[in-house]
Amino acid sequence: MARNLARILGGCGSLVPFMKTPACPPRNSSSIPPARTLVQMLFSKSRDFSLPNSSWGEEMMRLYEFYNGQSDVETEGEENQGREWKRLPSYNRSLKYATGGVYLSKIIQSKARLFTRNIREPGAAFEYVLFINKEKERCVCVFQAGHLLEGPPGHVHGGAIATMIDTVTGTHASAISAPVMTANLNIDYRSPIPLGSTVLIESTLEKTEGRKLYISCKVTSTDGSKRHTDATALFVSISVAHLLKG
Ligand SMILES: CCCCCCCCCC(=O)SCCNC(=O)CCNC(=O)[C@H](O)C(C)(C)COP(=O)(O)OP(=O)(O)OC[C@H]1O[C@@H](n2cnc3c(N)ncnc32)[C@H](O)[C@@H]1OP(=O)(O)O
Repeated sequence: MARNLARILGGCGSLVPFMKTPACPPRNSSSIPPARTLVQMLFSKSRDFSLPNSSWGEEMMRLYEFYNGQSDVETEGEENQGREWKRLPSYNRSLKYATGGVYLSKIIQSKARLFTRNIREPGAAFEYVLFINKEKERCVCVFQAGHLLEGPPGHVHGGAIATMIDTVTGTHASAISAPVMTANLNIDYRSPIPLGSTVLIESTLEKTEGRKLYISCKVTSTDGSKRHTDATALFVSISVAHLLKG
């Protein structure tokens, strides 16, 4: 481990051919982070964005507590309690959590961050938490849409809705068969989503055929009375080599 860290911190020259953006800043005094920042970067626990923050409204909190109350808590080395649902933690760089990924994520596109988790102001954009029920082949996401996601005045941008549908169905497909990529996404926008509101995004695995996973998805008001969006998605399982081909 120490040798790997030393390579990452000290020997960046040898890694340059594999990088699309530089992992190491140029060596001048103003760009070298202070020792405390380096220690924080290497050893601090990453933020789990699926946990509540002060921006979450009453409805977001109520639904989080509802599903979390029926969920297993992930505890290292301990068996789960056999509950139906499981909350899926969410970080701003999933590569870090793949085997060996913590080093790879410093080397490959080190500045890259997950699209939905890269806005610092809590509540400004995508606030969401995902729960999976593997037995029922379902995922449910509680999503609160922030003010930076405006499309039509006062309502959520269609691209932001597509992003959330891709994220929920993609996370669902990844939980079944990682790694995957979206091959096809079809969306019917049925009624606009008010900015600032909380909605439910539910996905269901319809079928698998070889490397293909077919998933359907709907976005509704939290009481289920209003259908905002319907979608279907096709994911294809890929090899890690496919990602490196670019
Ligand atoms: C844990 C963190 C989770 C975070 C969630 C975020 C999720 C975000 C997911 C994404 O947004 S991924 C980014 C958007 N997607 C892409 O950029 C994918 C670009 N396309 C590709 O890389 C390739 O076309 C793809 C991997 C989808 C398929 O290429 P392959 O060479 O691996 O497969 P191939 O072309 O041999 O097709 C395999 C099967 O899928 C079928 N297929 C492929 N593309 C299709 C398509 N577009 N429509 C229908 N079927 C399709 C294809 O016909 C074939 O069917 P059969 O096995 O029955 O012969």
